[in-house]
Amino acid sequence: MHKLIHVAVGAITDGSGNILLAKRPGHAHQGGLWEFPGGKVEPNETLLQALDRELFEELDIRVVSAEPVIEIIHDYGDKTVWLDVHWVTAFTGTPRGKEGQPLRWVPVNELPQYEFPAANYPIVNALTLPDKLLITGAFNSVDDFTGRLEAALQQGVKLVQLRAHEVNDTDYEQLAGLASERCNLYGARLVLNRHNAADFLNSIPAQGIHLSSAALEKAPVLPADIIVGASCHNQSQLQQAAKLGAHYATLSPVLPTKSHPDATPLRWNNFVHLAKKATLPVYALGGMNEEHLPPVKQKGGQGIAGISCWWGN
Ligand SMILES: Nc1nc2c([nH]c(=O)n2[C@H]2C[C@H](O)[C@@H](COP(=O)(O)OP(=O)(O)OP(=O)(O)O)O2)c(=O)[nH]1
Repeated sequence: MHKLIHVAVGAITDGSGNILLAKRPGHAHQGGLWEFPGGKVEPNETLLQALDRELFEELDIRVVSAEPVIEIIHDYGDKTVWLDVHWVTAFTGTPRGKEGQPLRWVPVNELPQYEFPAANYPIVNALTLPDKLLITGAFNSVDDFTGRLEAALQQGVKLVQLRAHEVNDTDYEQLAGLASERCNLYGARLVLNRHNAADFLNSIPAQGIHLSSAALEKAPVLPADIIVGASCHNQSQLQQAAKLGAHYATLSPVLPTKSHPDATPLRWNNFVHLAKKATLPVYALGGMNEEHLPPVKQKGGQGIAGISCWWGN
């Protein structure tokens, strides 16, 4: 690997769901592609100092507040970049392309339509995925299932993984249909966790699939244009998920959890270490509750995933 080039990158938001993109000059590395504004961290500069300086030099704005999104290390062959990405949630000034670069405010959900340098695709996934991932748990009846799901959606869950290994395919399809309707109502996305999940996408308008760690290790060819998540428990599974092009991973168990009482928890320091090294967004799973969300995001995790925190007991 070449020497790492540390780059401060800003996902600048306007408070209305848009993110600012700039076009890289044609002659530059990765020229002609869209980028999130930023630039190299100088020696003796902190990341946030570099971000503020770069955005002032390029856009004439000053950073007021910034929160970590994700860190991506990518080897382009001719150089290796370490993109350290922060949401810029408040700034002073009005962005203008001081270097003549075209700028465009883009709704977050339209980011996947833009052509970026290869390192940016996991960043786009991190920016477009939410911070709470519900995994469905046990239920007594279909009404109980929909009631629990609705309660979770009312708590702001925007990504739901339908996991119901105890039911047969017919019942799974029924639950998936109901879950899809409810998720649509709340603007949430649904991913199906089932050995034959991709087959259900023919009949159920879900947005993606979620692979178990066993399915991940069989190195499946991932369908295009859907969200793909993967259950990971260690670094090699995270690497495999990223290599296959998964959009996100869950990493578990972070803390002791009722659903997997025999598993040895990773604990926070290992979660942080592995999530930082991963080149895809990582949700902390296992023993999570809403209080864990701010520290997880502060340390560069995508958010929290869980059953009991939103599904009830
Ligand atoms: N700013 C930015 N750089 C990115 C993104 N994606 C990506 O691969 N890169 C790469 C391209 C470059 O190799 C490196 C950033 O270098 P740069 O050329 O923008 O840095 P700089 O503003 O300090 O430029 P310079 O003074 O060296 O001309 O990171 C992105 O979204 N934003």
